Amino acid sequence: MAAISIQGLSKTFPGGYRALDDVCFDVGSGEMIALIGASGSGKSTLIRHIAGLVQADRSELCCVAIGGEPMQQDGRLTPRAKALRRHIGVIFQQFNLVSRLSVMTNVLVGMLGSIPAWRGTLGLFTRQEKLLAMQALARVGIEGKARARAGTLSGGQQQRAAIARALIQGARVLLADEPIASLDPSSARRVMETLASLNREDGMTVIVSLHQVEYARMYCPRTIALKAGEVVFDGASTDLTAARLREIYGDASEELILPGLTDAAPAPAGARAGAGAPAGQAAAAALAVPMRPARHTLEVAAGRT
Ligand SMILES: Nc1ncnc2c1ncn2[C@@H]1O[C@H](COP(=O)(O)OP(=O)(O)OP(=O)(O)O)[C@@H](O)[C@H]1O
Repeated sequence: MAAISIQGLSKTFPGGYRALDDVCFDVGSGEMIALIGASGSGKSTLIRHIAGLVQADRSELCCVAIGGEPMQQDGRLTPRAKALRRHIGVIFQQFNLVSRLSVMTNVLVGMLGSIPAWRGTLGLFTRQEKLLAMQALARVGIEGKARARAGTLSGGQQQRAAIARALIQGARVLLADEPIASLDPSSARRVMETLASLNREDGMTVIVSLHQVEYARMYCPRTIALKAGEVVFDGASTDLTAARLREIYGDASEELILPGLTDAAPAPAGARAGAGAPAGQAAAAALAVPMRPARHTLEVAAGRT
């Protein structure tokens, strides 16, 4: 059964702008997919629909289902939407942490949907819950920052704290909306490695929207490309060469390619379904990415499924 199934999804904003146009695709459980597209192509809008944060245009053909259960249908959220959202972690470009609170507290916020409201309001978390938060922080490699104020962390560390919050929520699907757009290359790689490791080792289904196709080729076996709200490519990331991108986007393809990309397309190295080592190493070399095995084991999500 598909982890995510999207049929006939269109979105027209007030004023008549059609941001998504009859989008259809399925995402298998445990896939890691890149969402690529020039600015304004509809990536964020699509992610927000999958997360159940926005309602699609009314149409009998429209359905967004999570794990086989409709989240929205005919342009309306279903009664199951709230429960289904608990399985979906959403990570945004701007980390969405509360700067003045500790990293630990920010991560524990991920539990608010599963504990009594009064405890959440008073910030009363059990020892076990705090232990899970520490495990989640260890999983993303920043357990040493648990007591620091979130605002003092680097951008990449804040992004990893946001991933830890999604982990503690018990999410089995991770939607990351341009999670590396504000980061320097080294922090970007660490965040992508973290996402790939959760996908590879824990079977987390991941959709990550990206501005640069090299990261898609490096970490995601499959890429879906959008142009003006339409799916214009859905296939192996390695097939999305610079030439193919130019064919699809014309001059706008330049914003999707790091300078110096050649068409000797490397295979994705980081993720579950595409561990082609030699080609992956070529990609790593192209991006100056240090190839190293993931160090952590996921205790948190495993204990909460
Ligand atoms: N609330 C809204 N009201 C009206 N138009 C909107 C709204 N949200 C998005 N749009 C428009 O829909 C289109 C798609 O926007 P979206 O943010 O999904 O693109 P994107 O691919 O994520 O772009 P970027 O890479 O620049 O973040 C854009 O033209 C945008 O201006």
